[in-house]
Amino acid sequence: MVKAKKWVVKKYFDGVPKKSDFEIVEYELPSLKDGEILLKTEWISVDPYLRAYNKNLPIPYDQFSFQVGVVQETKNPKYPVGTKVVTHEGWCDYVIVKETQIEIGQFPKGLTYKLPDLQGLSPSLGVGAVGMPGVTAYFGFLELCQPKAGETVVVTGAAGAVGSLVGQIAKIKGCKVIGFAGSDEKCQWLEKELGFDKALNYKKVDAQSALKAAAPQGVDCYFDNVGGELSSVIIGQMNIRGRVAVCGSISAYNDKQLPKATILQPSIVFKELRIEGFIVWRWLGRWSEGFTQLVSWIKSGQLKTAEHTTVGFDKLFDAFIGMLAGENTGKAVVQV
Ligand SMILES: NC(=O)C1=CN([C@@H]2O[C@H](COP(=O)(O)OP(=O)(O)OC[C@H]3O[C@@H](n4cnc5c(N)ncnc54)[C@H](OP(=O)(O)O)[C@@H]3O)[C@@H](O)[C@H]2O)C=CC1
Ligand SMILES: CCCCCCC/C=C/C=O
Repeated sequence: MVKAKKWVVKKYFDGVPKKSDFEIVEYELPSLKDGEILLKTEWISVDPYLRAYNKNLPIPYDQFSFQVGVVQETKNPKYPVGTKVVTHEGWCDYVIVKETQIEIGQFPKGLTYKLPDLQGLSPSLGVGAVGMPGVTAYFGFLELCQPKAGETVVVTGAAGAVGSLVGQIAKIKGCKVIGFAGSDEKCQWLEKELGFDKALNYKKVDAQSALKAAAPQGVDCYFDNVGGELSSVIIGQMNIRGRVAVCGSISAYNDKQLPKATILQPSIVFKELRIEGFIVWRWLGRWSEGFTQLVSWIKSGQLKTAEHTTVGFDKLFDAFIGMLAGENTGKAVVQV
């Protein structure tokens, strides 16, 4: 019998999540049935959607998220012992799963697939740049923004998992890239290491005038990770037929009431903007295509990845709260 541990959400979050909203539960796993595999978790992801989807599920619920595990025991010949596997089973140290595909449109439970061929890169990328955040950047940006060489792209949450990839993909496509992030160190990293043309600390600058100075010719594409007034300012400086990919609104995830921001309709109408929200599982059938391209860009040095690693299963909550507070540069991951 294997003893397993999991984090269970027992109370809905009220503002910033509290450790007392969770409980660590220990339990014994049953024997494997045909088709099943036992995974030992190696890497667990902490992401903003864990906060955003909190009220969508009945409590108590097992904290969902992506993880990379290794097969310890198997009753599925497709998954021999030692195979690395990505699942959406969440904050648990051992888990029994079957290979499954979610149905698009449902809340994602039960997604299990073999870790893509990372050509020697760290398996942790399976929950980051070659995982859900990677394909969010890849498909969300390329499909919805349709960037063209020479265009000006703005990305918020620019030093995070998704934003840092979006900005670099925009550079690969020949665009001018401006990022907004929450510290001077992050901005320096974006400009000096990742090749952003300009990075602005949204906590310090006047966004309206700083963006005007950085993009006097206006903005063609905006990848929106944060929402709120910053997004209204950026959308207000877009060019005719600009494209906005609305990926998230982390600036408001912990707010008890949705904040007010400047209305967008005048810009949308007079600039004929296209603004589209998305959830990355829209492209689930094409994730492997995205993974192949992302690995190739990383291996060729065109795409740099950074990780903010916390060590220890017991530290999952701290890693989660730290990510929401902006402690991470690149992808926030937990090594179990
Ligand atoms: N639509 C989809 O399918 C998906 C959407 N998402 C969304 O993409 C966005 C980025 O996710 P991800 O890259 O995983 O996370 P990040 O790695 O970017 O981590 C979250 C970051 O958000 C920033 N942040 C926190 N509070 C605020 C605030 N009040 N205003 C502005 N920024 C803030 C912090 O950086 P800083 O120091 O810069 O403040 C923090 O590091 C989120 O909105 C998420 O919900 C992610 C995956 C899929
Ligand atoms: C197949 C599982 C996909 C999880 C998608 C997470 C989407 C995040 C949305 C907002 O943050």
